[in-house]
Parts: sequence; structure tokens; C-alpha cells
Amino acid sequence: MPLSRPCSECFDVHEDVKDLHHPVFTVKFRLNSVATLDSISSVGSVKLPQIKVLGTGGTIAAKGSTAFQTAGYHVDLTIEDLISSIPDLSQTCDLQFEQVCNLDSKEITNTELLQLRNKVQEAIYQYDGVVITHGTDSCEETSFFLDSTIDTLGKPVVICGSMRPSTSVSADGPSNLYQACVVASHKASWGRGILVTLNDKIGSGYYISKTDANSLDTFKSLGSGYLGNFVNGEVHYYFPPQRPTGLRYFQLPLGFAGPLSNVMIFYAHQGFTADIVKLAVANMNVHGIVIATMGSGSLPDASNAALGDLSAQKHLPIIYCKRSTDGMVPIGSMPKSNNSFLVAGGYLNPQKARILLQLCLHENMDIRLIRRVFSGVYGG
Ligand SMILES: NC(=O)C[C@H](N)C(=O)O
Repeated sequence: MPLSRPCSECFDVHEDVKDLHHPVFTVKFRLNSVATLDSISSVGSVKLPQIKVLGTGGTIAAKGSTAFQTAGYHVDLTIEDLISSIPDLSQTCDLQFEQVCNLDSKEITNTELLQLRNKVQEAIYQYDGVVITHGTDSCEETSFFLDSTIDTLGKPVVICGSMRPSTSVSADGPSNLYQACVVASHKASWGRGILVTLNDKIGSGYYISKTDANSLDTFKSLGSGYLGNFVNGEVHYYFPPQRPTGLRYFQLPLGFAGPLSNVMIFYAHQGFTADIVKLAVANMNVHGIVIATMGSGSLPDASNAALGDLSAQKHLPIIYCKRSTDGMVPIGSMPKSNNSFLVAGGYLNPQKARILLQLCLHENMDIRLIRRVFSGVYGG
């Protein structure tokens, strides 16, 4: 058993190795699947969960100059400042914190992503759960990357952020961080991989996506739904612990600092041609392409033909995703060709497909294996 803190009171955890060699934890509940905070704070002599909080920046760590400013502010606060802004958690967990970086999430590159991944993996070995504060703009990329590369040992890793800076009237940062710490401390959060909490909702880091550029209720798990909710200090899960169907675990060595392959995203539109893609491939060191297609894999016929040829000549994987927020690109939508390296992106949005392709390329997968990985999300 890989768990340092098994809980026989609530559930049994069994390690099970699936075909794509990801350790999957099958959790059998003995109690009601809707657990409450009482179930952990009333444990008396039992040691409180040790939680590591890693700060990376984002609006949650930002200050504006007025109470109504919700754009154009700057990251200004440390993780220590953020922790001092939340209600007392001394009955729930023991918190320790560390600043990994302090950036708007638009500035996060593979370097910071890998640095964070290493910090999270190290913390997993020492703590009972991990909380990450992060900007919301690129949070879905980080959460997907971590879900694909962290061996959580079943422990909760919870990412949170905010949509309003700390100086804003009704700033949402303190309550989101508070909720993330409670979720990370809760036994019912075990076996669920990377979680993202925002605005009272708990979602899967694999599927969650930012859907609103301004409003608080921005993270949605369209199609796949939320995993749970946070109400009146209680964590409520709608389902027993499970991992996403298509999740593929990529084992990176601890301390791995890169590089990762260069995968570029292109956004299709009326009149889109493959010229811009060809230009990039000819002039930049491109290892893979993702296209945000119109609808379910639709591109002009001439673009399909040119991209099919380009991918076959260069052995360049080109993933077809959708620019629509919801829905998917199935294999049946793909142009018919025997030798192209065109791949259907299934349910993944372009930014998540980019990360998955980077990881496939890191493992030197051929096109057959890349298709197999994408078939996990019903593409391929
Ligand atoms: N709400 C936010 O956190 C947005 C911010 N620009 C970020 O992603 O860092």
C-alpha cells in the first residue's frame, strides 16, 4: 500500500495498475459519500492533516489601487500574506507554506510548470495534502499537466485562485483558499487526483476549464460535470473517488527541468489556410501542432489536404481540437487519409491537448501510440 495515512474509518484504498500503467486508486466507501467537516474535526487524539500550501501568484495574490479595480492590477502579495487572510484552520489542519514563484499565470512557461511539478511531488511524499494558489488564466493547463505527471499516492492536491484581487470589494481569494485547505484536509478528497476549487465548486483538474474572463463562476467542467460542492464549511462530493477515463500517467524523474517539446496552437476561422502552419514549421523548431477547428473538426477542404500532406512529409503530429467550449472531435470527423499524422483530439480543448502531445513527445511515442493516448479521450 503506498499510503502514509490510510484511513480505515472512512474508506479502503487499493492500488490497481491499469493498462496505461497509471496507479489508480479504487476507493470503497463504508460511510455516506457526503462527508462533513465534523468527521475530521471530531477525531480528538488523531493527528491533524499536514498540508503544504505552494504559492505561484495570480489575481489571488494581486492588489489593485481601488476597491472596484478588477483589471490591470499586479501580483503583489506573498503566500504568507494570503494565509494570514483566511479564517483560523487550526482545528482542521496544520499548514506549512512555500513560495514557488509569484507570477501572473500568463507568464508561466514550461520552466515554472516543471518547477511546480517537482515541488508538488516532493510535498506529496512528506504531507497529507497539497494546496496550490495559481492564476486562473492558465490554471487549466497546470492542473492537466499535474494530473498527468504527479503520482499523488492517493493524496489530495487542490488548486485554487480568485477572480478579484485582494483589494476588491467582495474579494473571493480568502474564501477560495480557505475552501481549498479544507478540501485538501478532508478524507473524502483522497483518490481524486488534482482538484480545482473556486467559488464553492470542486472540479477535476483534468477537465476543468476557464469559461468566463471576468466573473467569479468561471471554472466549469462542461460535459464531465463538477465533482462536488462546498457549503457552510462542509465538503460534499457527488461521486465516490474516481480518476478520469482518459488519464494517462507520464512518469517524469523527480527534479526533471525540461526541455519539453514545442507544440503550437493555431486557431481556425472562416478563410483559414494552412499557410501560417507551414510558415511556422519551416521557420521555427516545431514538434507538434494543435488546431482549434471550427465545430467538430471542421476546416476548409484545402486546409485539410495541406495539413495532411505536411504532417505526412514531416512526420508531424497535428491534433484537431474544437474551438467550441463544449463537445468533442471524434475520429469520424477526421479527413480520410492513410498516411497522415492527423489525430482527433476527442474531448480535450486545444490547451490541454497541447500539454498531452508534449508529454507524448517527451516519451518519444510514435503516431500509433499518440493515437492510442488520444483514444482515451475518445479521439485518436
Ligand atoms: N484571475 C486571475 O488569476 C487572472 C490572472 N491574470 C492570472 O491568471 O494570473
